[in-house]
Amino acid sequence: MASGKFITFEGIDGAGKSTHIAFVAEQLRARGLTVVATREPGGTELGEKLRELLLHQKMHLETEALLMFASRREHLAQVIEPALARGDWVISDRFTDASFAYQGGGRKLSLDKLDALEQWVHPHLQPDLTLLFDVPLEVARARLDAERTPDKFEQEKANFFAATRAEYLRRAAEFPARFRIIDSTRPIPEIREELRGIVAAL
Ligand SMILES: Nc1ncnc2c1ncn2[C@@H]1O[C@H](COP(=O)(O)OP(=O)(O)OP(=O)(O)O)[C@@H](O)[C@H]1O
Ligand SMILES: Cc1cn([C@H]2C[C@H](O)[C@@H](COP(=O)(O)O)O2)c(=O)[nH]c1=O
Repeated sequence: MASGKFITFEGIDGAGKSTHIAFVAEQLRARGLTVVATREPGGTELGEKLRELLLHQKMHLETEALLMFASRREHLAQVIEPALARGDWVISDRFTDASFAYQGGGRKLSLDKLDALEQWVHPHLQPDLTLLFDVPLEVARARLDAERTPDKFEQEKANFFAATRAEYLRRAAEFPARFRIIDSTRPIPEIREELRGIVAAL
């Protein structure tokens, strides 16, 4: 059986990543592949309950990091690992890079603690490809402003998102074979053309 791949979408809130998930899934399905599209935090019944808490309840930053990884553990066990074992492709709207970017970069939780959680929860699995949708903070903020009531993270100040974006870019530089940085300031059709090329090469 052909083996499936694991693709993650990342970026600061409002960068535009979710806009492109259905398009990438469609490209893969057109090749006859079975695609599971999912998200974090969430992706399971328990994970979606944790998501509600994580996005709306104030908590200690370590509690936040632990709950992100608790949601991820369940997601891996119930959704991601079984899908990959079947040979399906998995697209996740965020994964562990988001914990490094938000809890590590944004909230300043020690990266050693996040490394330890990653080693505990998924010591061997890494995404095959991470698409990092990158935009300056003002662009992301303007896109969010046009949207719904902001959640706990979306209410954070500019310096939080500057640190979050910087940590995403640092990780992209640390793992260049896995990351593709997408300039998400461009018009949607232009981004889709780039994504079409990236997906075709997988
Ligand atoms: N390239 C683009 N140009 C202009 N507007 C865009 C672009 N990409 C997305 N948008 C718009 O920006 C808003 C946020 O996009 P989207 O929901 O995809 O962002 P996101 O990165 O997934 O955010 P979040 O993580 O907060 O869910 C939406 O209204 C979307 O239509
Ligand atoms: C996985 C993960 C997510 N977050 C944050 C990032 C976003 O602000 C929200 C999720 O909202 P989205 O609209 O679905 O992108 O959660 C985080 O802080 N840490 C994580 O590990």
